Parts: sequence; structure tokens; C-alpha cells
Amino acid sequence: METTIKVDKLCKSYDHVNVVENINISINRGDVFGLLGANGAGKSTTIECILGTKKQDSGTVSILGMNPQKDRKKLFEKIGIQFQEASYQDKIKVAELCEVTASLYKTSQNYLSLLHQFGLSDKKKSQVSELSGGQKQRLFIVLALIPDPEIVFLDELTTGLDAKARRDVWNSLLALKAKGITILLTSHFMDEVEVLCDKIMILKNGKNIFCGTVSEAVKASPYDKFEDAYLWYTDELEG
Ligand SMILES: Nc1ncnc2c1ncn2[C@@H]1O[C@H](COP(=O)(O)OP(=O)(O)OP(=O)(O)O)[C@@H](O)[C@H]1O
Repeated sequence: METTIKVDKLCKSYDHVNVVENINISINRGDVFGLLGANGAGKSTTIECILGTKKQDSGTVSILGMNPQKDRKKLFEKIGIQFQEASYQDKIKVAELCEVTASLYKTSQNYLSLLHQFGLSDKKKSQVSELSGGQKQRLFIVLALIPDPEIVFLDELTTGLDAKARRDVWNSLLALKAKGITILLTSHFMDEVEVLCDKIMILKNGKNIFCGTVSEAVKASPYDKFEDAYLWYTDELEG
């Protein structure tokens, strides 16, 4: 099984406070890996260090055998990133933004079929600023998929989406997975983690407190339900 993302002993601190501590991650091609943890646990910092947009204090990262800091240009063609808050030109239309994004890559997917797949066909001519929060979120996933990537990074996957849109996004991701695309996601929703993730890591204060499958996480806890187990791991269970 090919390893697409390998992280070894990753550490990052801000003002002498460790926010990512000695994290090891190994993700196989075609797997969906979920990075979990409470607000401030270190998920985004870990992802940014993996992507090379933040520099770690120590440790190594390899994506598709490349160093994300040194091989930035080459990697850019092969990975898709869903941004949480992206700043776009105020009046740009959905189709224009997709076209601009596609033009950044040597090869790209047909964005019209992606817009259709994510229920945004009728928004092609709308300004991005006029979209609802959930529509924007779906558009950001479309943008991440335009380069036809081998790996997709999705930070807070379905935050802000309604129930139907969440299910649609899950189905689209399962279809990507079936195509052999590797997905690294963060999520605060344990139902979607259960549906999507082959493997999870739960972070607490920057430390790995569990890594394995959802069913292994449940088995190693005193609970039967994954959400209860997750809250137990993160010490957020009340009562
Ligand atoms: N640029 C920065 N300077 C100082 N501290 C930072 C910086 N960026 C992040 N932090 C701190 O690092 C810790 C981890 O933040 P991070 O954004 O990685 O958490 P997260 O798990 O992604 O949280 P959330 O679920 O809220 O997105 C937090 O305590 C945060 O305040």
C-alpha cells in the first residue's frame, strides 16, 4: 500500500507553547484520514505544517514523496485545498472564479460538472459574495477539486451546510475515495467522521491521544457510541 502523506515527529510552538507535539501520521493512498479535536487542539496548525504554509520547529513531512516546502510548485499540481476563509475579488462570479482557478493548473477538471455535482449549477452566474454560507463552502470544495488532485485537504468539511448538503458532500467524497483520491479532513461532526474516515487521530493540546479506526476508538473506551467515546477521549463529557 502506497503511503501518500507521511509525517514524522512534527512539532510546532508559538511563544514557547507547544501547539503541535511530536505528531506522527501515515496515510495510505485512497484513505480518508480525519484529524479531530476540540477548538484550539492543533488541527489547522498540523495541516498548515503538512502543507508547508507554516514552518514546523522540528520533524519531517513528505507528501507523494516530496518535501512540501522545497517542492511547492510540483506539489501544487497534485493537491487540492479547501480554504475556510478565502478572500476573492468582491464582484467575481462563480464561473469566473472557477475559470481563474483552473487557469492556475496545467491540467484541470471540467468545473461545470463539479458545480453540478455539488448542486451549484444554477449559481454559475451569481457573484461569490451573494452565495449563502453553505453554498460558499461547497464552492470551496469545488475549487479544491478543480486541479483533479491526488490528495485533498478539507478543513472543517461541512461546517455551515444543511442536512441534505452534508449528505451530498459525503457521497461526493466517497466517490472521490473510490477513485483512489486520498483525503485529509478535519471535522467537528462525529456522524460524518464515522461515515467517511478509515482512520482518525484525536488531538488534545497538540498531542495525539488516539490514532486508529473509529471502531478501535470505541472499543478502547467505556462507551458504545463513537461521539461519547470521542468526548471521553477529549475529556469533554459532562456528568
Ligand atoms: N499565529 C499564531 N500565533 C499564536 N498562536 C497561534 C497561532 N495560530 C494558532 N495559534 C494557537 O495554536 C493553538 C492551535 O490552534 P489551531 O488553529 O491549530 O487549532 P484547531 O484545532 O484547528 O482549532 P479549531 O477547531 O478552532 O479550528 C491554539 O491555541 C491557537 O490559539
